[in-house]
Amino acid sequence: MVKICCIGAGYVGGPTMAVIAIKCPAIEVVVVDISKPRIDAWNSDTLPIYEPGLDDVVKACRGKNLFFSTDVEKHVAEADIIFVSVNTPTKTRGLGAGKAADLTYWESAARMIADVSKSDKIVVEKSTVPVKTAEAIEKILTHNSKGINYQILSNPEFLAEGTAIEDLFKPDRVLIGGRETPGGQKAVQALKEVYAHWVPEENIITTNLWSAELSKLAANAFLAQRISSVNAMSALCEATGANVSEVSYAIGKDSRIGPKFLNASVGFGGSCFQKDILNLVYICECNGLPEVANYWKQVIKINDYQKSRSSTTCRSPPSCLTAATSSTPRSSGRSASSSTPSASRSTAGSRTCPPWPKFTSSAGRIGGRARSGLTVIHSL
Ligand SMILES: NC(=O)c1ccc[n+]([C@@H]2O[C@H](COP(=O)([O-])OP(=O)(O)OC[C@H]3O[C@@H](n4cnc5c(N)ncnc54)[C@H](O)[C@@H]3O)[C@@H](O)[C@H]2O)c1
Ligand SMILES: O=c1ccn([C@@H]2O[C@H](COP(=O)(O)OP(=O)(O)O[C@H]3O[C@H](CO)[C@@H](O)[C@H](O)[C@H]3O)[C@@H](O)[C@H]2O)c(=O)[nH]1
Repeated sequence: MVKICCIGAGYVGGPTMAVIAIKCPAIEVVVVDISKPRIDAWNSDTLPIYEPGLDDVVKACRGKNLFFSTDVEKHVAEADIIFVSVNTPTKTRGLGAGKAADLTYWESAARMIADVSKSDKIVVEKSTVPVKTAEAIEKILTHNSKGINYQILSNPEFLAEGTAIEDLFKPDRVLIGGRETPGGQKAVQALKEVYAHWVPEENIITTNLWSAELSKLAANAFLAQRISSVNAMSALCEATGANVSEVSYAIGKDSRIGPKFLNASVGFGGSCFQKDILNLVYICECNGLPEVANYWKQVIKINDYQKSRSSTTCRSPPSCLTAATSSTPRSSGRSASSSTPSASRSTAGSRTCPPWPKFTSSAGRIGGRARSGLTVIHSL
């Protein structure tokens, strides 16, 4: 039996592993975390995060081929494939503070893997990391490898909060990057076989390591750029009498542009866009590409501009803020006891800030989107 261990029982690790477990009954999946309360919650009736469909998936396979444990070292030692899905927030101190990704958690996980492993491992980067992270991780793992062969893969996650299970069941694509060596390609194939249990082969993209790592940051940057573009346009709409919803609809009908991610809003929130673009900007700067760095920085600048406009154009800020502060994506998504997406949706609908364009979510992903949008107000 293939054994998978995932380090990090968070928003990505928990749901992703639950879906692998339900789709691959012959694989044993253990999700480990240093946080006992988090693991206790995964083992309880009240999961640490709320996502539509997640409870049913966990209940169907927990105790059969899906386990949650704090015995990190034991399960890492026993695993064939180790996913690392730890948090990679923006650095607050040291070189690159305020921009670069903080890889402390990742490095500590890698050191632990190197310490406890006694057999060959495939180590999968599930966390969002800067391009070339695999090179640094490889050095940590092989520093004193005791003859163990490590293959590092990049397999970034594209799920959005609010639609995690739907996104995992039917991903637009699964991306797997590996070394272009026979060992690297064998590892890519092994991970591909896991996803092939439910993802059509044409939707599993394999690339080199660096392309996979960079594609995750690029995807978020492109998505956020669309939002900043439409938000910038909303300012011009207000100045000219055009209606931003009508403009979005009209341009989204162009099949080359497409209708998604064109909703003007109070600025994007969520846990990833800002940190991932900052990270991208930092990487560009480090690679001597200031023009490219400035280009992506502008996406954040427009977002800040939109956030500041939203606080000044609201005629009745207190009522907007009162409604919004009842829900944030982290708390409503991450705790089953917090408000549900539908509760957040009705809160979003109750905003009364003309002439500010009312946020309207695109069909099918309304929960996550509406809820995430509210955080921006909350954080003002
Ligand atoms: N949240 C999302 O919607 C989303 C989507 C795609 C990608 N990502 C990326 O996935 C990664 C994880 O995000 P998340 O939202 O799941 O984070 P999270 O904060 O919800 O979970 C991370 C978990 O890792 C655990 N952890 C940290 N260091 C550990 C260690 N050494 N050993 C064991 N456990 C450890 C923490 O205790 C925590 O429970 C990040 O890089 C993020 O950018 C997030
Ligand atoms: O037309 C739109 C669509 C979204 N948003 C806002 O954009 C933010 C992000 O929304 P969404 O993408 O739905 O949620 P996230 O959970 O932040 O997911 C993003 O970030 C994840 C973490 O990297 C990626 O995995 C996902 O693919 C990516 O969509 C929210 O504040 C939304 O309100 C808008 O303002 N207008």
